[in-house]
Amino acid sequence: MRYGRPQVRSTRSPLTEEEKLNKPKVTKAFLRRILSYLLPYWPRLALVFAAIILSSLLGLLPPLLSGRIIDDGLLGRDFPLLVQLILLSFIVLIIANLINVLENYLTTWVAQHIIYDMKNQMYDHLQQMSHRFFTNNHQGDIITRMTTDINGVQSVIVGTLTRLVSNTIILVTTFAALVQKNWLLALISMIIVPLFILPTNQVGNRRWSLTMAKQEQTDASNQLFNETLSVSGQLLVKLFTRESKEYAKFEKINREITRLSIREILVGRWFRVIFDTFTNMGPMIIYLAGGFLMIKMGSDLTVGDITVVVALLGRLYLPVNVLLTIQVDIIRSLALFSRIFEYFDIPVEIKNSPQAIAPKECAGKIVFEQVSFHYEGKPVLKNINLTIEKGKSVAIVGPSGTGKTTLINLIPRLYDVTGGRVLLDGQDVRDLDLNFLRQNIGMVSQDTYLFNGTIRENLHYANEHAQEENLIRVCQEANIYDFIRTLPDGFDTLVGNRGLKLSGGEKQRLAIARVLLKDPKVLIMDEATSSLDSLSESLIQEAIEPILKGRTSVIIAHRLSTIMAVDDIIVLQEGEIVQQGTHWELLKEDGLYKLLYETQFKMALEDLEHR
Ligand SMILES: Nc1ncnc2c1ncn2[C@@H]1O[C@H](COP(=O)(O)OP(=O)(O)OP(=O)(O)O)[C@@H](O)[C@H]1O
Repeated sequence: MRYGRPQVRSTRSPLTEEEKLNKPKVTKAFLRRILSYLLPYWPRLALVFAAIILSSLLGLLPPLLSGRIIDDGLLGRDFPLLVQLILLSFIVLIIANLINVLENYLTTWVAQHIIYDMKNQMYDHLQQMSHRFFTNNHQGDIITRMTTDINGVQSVIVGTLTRLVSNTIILVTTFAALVQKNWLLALISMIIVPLFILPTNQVGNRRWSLTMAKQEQTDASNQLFNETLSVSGQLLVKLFTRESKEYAKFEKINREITRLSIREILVGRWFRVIFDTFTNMGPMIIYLAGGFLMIKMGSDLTVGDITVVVALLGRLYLPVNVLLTIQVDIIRSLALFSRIFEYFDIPVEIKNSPQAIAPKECAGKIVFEQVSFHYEGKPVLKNINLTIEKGKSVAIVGPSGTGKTTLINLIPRLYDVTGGRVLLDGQDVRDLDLNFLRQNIGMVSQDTYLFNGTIRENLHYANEHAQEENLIRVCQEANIYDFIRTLPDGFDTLVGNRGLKLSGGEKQRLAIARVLLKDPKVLIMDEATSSLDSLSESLIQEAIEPILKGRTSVIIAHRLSTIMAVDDIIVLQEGEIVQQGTHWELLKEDGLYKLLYETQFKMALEDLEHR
């Protein structure tokens, strides 16, 4: 899906081939589901329909009164009656307009409340989506569903639904009034209606193709904004001095959008000329036919009757035009609901089992029992057997892409195993309450994520009730407090977009402080590979020690000091554990560990020593 595409389009644009092919299947269940969103607001909706009917009926009165104004007031030379009739028309008009205001308020209120309900439901549903869902879907698509699609419901309720009802009522009541006045003139009034059908479709087609072309250009400009106006994008632009090239690219797209917008707005101007001419000709035809009946055929039609028919004509052509094209809007509205429901129907992959257990305490013993895992058929982990006793620490090492991150992601159930079991204190993690599980696990990822807020707010994310002294303690343990103290705003310093105002090392230490504040029984850490200056390196090293104390830790290790500090090391190769033991034990073996030590860890250590 393209970003930002308007979901409910103008009445005049017909359906595209793609839309025709993907028309939603309108089943009873589907309609009932849409209705279920309207139902809570039925008293207000009933009031809306009553208001529409009333204002349509009141709208008929002034044209009908115009007959009496002419026949009885003007031609009958009865001035008091003339004043009365005009006053009555005036009052009717005011009431009809006041009812319109009320109707508008009510429909907007109902539409916005349905949007409110749907957005809450969608956000709640998205929160339950798995890690896989967020890695597989475009962030832009998810946001489009949350915003553009759901906001489109406003036009469905305020536009399509009320337009359909009001125009049908106006058409039926006006035509009934016309027939009641004179059936022959009523039929003649309808003669020019077929003339609207063809041009309406053609103009619609033309406008639609222009809208599509413009949308493509708008998407391109959005893409350009996303890429070049983001922090990392702008950095790239600056460092490669691409400013003038990017400007030229944007200027070209912008020019095209301007050209297409002008054409889109002006398309159909000739049709409008013809439409206006014919609708203006309508009264002339009625005068001619009415005059013929009155003068030549001796009909008892009065001048007032003919004036009424002419006045009613104005109320006839507009609803005809709207109803001719409303089918397109209806299909689009249904498609909009169908797209929203599609998202609601994505099953929740990782959820609490009905008999989920939430033990009182968590000791922190972790066991992998014949665990295997594959991503959409691609095997990543094979027959992993591993026991980590409570309070012990394990480092996972291995070449890039061997499944280290995948392995640790199975513990907090970011993914579920495809074979075997992961146990926490003897319970399959799939049988544990998700909140219990994740509350007892702390994770420090390689790519530290901080919200664009203050240091304090980012720390409070782990424990919103943490007192100042606790913040200070964890920051001291994580070796970041001395830095925070040097900042003029201290804990209230803003960290910037994704924490970019902090250095890589500072961000990592803040992330460690955050996890210490959570104080989990199990700690999982993906050590950053990025090289840091020796001071940062040793500060982080010191920060890791308190983390290991008193909790079970699983660390994807890239530093020799971490490897030396843990109780056990696991060497992973192509998804299998190929070696296990302490640093000194593994060095004695002639295996992958020795190779990794020689090529990575030792070099990193020497590099550090030379700095
Ligand atoms: N969401 C995903 N969908 C499909 N394949 C994936 C996904 N995530 C990772 N993989 C693949 O699974 C394999 C293992 O990836 P994983 O991230 O677990 O490796 P790693 O050992 O942590 O690597 P590194 O040390 O480079 O971070 C890789 O081949 C990777 O391309």
